[in-house]
Amino acid sequence: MLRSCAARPRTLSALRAARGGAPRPARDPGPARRSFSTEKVIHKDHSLPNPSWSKDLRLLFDQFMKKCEDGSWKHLPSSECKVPQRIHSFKTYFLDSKPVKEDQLSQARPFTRSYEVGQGFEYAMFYNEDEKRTVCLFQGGPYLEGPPGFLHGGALATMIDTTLGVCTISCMGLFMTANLNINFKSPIPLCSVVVISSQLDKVEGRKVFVSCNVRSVDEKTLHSDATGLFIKLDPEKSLT
Ligand SMILES: CCCCCC/C=C\CCCCCCCC(=O)SCCNC(=O)CCNC(=O)[C@H](O)C(C)(C)COP(=O)(O)OP(=O)(O)OC[C@H]1O[C@@H](n2cnc3c(N)ncnc32)[C@H](O)[C@@H]1OP(=O)(O)O
Repeated sequence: MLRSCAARPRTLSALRAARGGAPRPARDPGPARRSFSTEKVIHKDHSLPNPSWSKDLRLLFDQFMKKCEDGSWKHLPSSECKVPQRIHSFKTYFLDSKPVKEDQLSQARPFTRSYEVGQGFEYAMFYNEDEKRTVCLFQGGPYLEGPPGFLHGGALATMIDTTLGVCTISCMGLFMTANLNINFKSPIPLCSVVVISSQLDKVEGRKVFVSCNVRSVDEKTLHSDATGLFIKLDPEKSLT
């Protein structure tokens, strides 16, 4: 059963504190040991079916969940994990970075999860580790309109960036988009479902080259193709 995470302890430290135990003291493990936070966050998974999902999206989701049964594919949960937690994790890695002021954090949230259910980005992602591929099943809601009746190109760019980013991060760790090239070949009707299929093509030092295509559910229409360059973040360099 899905439960809202509001008013519930979100991290192991918060759980300890709620039970009367002392929170674990923060300490710097040193540059070689710093990593993305491993604290378990309790949150709602937005990448599971909801009433706004069309029949196409549900069918595709079920097909991919079936592919997960033998372990070759993994469903990637998508949390409403608030940015403070993400920034905290980011800061653990980049101790000098000050991306936003503390008092602005309470309003921050992941861009693709910032719309009401069904109005914006509805999607689920699946990852195949052996093939270094990530697939995103995406339904763009009515608030993402560009040309009348069609999806905004920037909304598609967002989902392409996110899919390529997840593909890179799943395979390789902390990266940022340095370059994104998108060919828009055929407009996407608003509220329809598309499949974004991405793959890791090449790794050169800190540079990771990824690519994807965006197709209709019946695979007959190629809506877009894109390439991306992601750069592994260097903990010795400040981001700001
Ligand atoms: C991202 C972490 C999120 C954590 C949370 C995870 C949760 C969910 C995942 C969701 C996925 C979301 C994905 C969304 C990703 C984004 O939108 S990121 C935001 C947009 N991107 C940025 O703001 C990046 C801004 N740029 C930078 O910060 C820096 O330029 C950089 C970090 C990309 C690289 O800087 P630096 O580390 O100093 O590297 P350099 O020394 O400059 O370059 C290294 C090599 O790369 C080559 N290079 C760099 N940029 C480019 C480019 N634009 N085009 C081509 N090549 C580039 C550069 O030449 C160097 O090459 P050589 O080593 O000399 O061969």
